[in-house]
Amino acid sequence: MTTSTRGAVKTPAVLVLEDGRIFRGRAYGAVGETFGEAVFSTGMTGYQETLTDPSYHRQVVVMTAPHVGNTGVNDEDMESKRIWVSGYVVRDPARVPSSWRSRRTLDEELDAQGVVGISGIDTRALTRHLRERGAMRVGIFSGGAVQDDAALLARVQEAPQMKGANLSAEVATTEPYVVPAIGEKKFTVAAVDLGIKGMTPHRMAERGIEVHVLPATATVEDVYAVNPDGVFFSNGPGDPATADHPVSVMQGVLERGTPLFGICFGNQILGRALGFGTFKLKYGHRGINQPVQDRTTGKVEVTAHNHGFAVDAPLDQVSETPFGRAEVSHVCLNDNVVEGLQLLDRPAFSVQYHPEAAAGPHDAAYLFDRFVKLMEGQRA
Ligand SMILES: NC(=O)CC[C@H](N)C(=O)O
Repeated sequence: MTTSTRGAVKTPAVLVLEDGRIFRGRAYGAVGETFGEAVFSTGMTGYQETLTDPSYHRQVVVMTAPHVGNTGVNDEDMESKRIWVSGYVVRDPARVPSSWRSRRTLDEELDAQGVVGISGIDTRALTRHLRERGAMRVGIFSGGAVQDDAALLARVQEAPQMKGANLSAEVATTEPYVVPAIGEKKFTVAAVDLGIKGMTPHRMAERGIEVHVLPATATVEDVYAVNPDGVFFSNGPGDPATADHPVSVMQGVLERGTPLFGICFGNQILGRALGFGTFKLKYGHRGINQPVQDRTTGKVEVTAHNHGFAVDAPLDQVSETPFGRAEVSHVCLNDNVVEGLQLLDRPAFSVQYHPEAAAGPHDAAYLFDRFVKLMEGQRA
């Protein structure tokens, strides 16, 4: 086949980090150039869900698992309608996928969606570099995009930063839509889409919730127009410090005391709505085996993460906020980062990680049940 732009076999490619470190490999997926924030994910499975998670918009994902693409690409595991990562970095891509569900190779899929990648580089060395120096901007160049290294570095250094990026509107739905309850309908939830993953409304639908997914620009009036029993704020890309609009909508929901649940970006927005700050982590949490403790029960769960920012809230004291008392409900056992918040005087809570578990372990599924319980309490 000579018609594809796919660089699979021999086209050289170069990865340039903003601090001048350079890795040389081969093109993977589309040939061309791309820029983004270099981040690493430690998940050994679930690459299809990672690629299609809108929270990865503008990020170049480095896979620490050395062998990627083994199970090809299927038509069932997409978390949204397209791949969102801006670039993809792998050590040793599988050339022959093997799964009864596989429809095409990962290489073909990346090419078809115009996602520039690189393979054949030492992803372990790259990950150690990012862990020591922190997440930073990166460019991948192949084919006609390759120039001398100094010129490429200058272009990487001109690319936009993740800090200060306001990206939800670039990935969220522009039109509201409804995900019907599976079985008997028990509740209606308004879900503000800041970059929602497909599995999230599905997990709610499985519990008898009819989910009205609303654009990121939805107002408090839009939220209450669906007459919700509960309100949900989704995951999403970008810097939570820029999310002023969803913060003010959430404050409107907290004022009314409607049951509220947030995931990831939604947790950061709850943090801000309560008056806490957010900050950028050095290299973030991305993977599917992160240990988190639920401090309300003492139980430890193994969880899926994808976040580069975190909430700055005191771990060991109850905080007084404009919406009553709040506390840190969950904490990451690797580094003590805030992984969840709960209000003590209102029915509202959130987690920084991914209980929808796509991909990842299902330990945190109880959080959707907690949301249902809050809505039941509200009706009683
Ligand atoms: N998955 C998410 O919602 C990520 C939230 C935010 N963009 C972060 O990087 O921390």
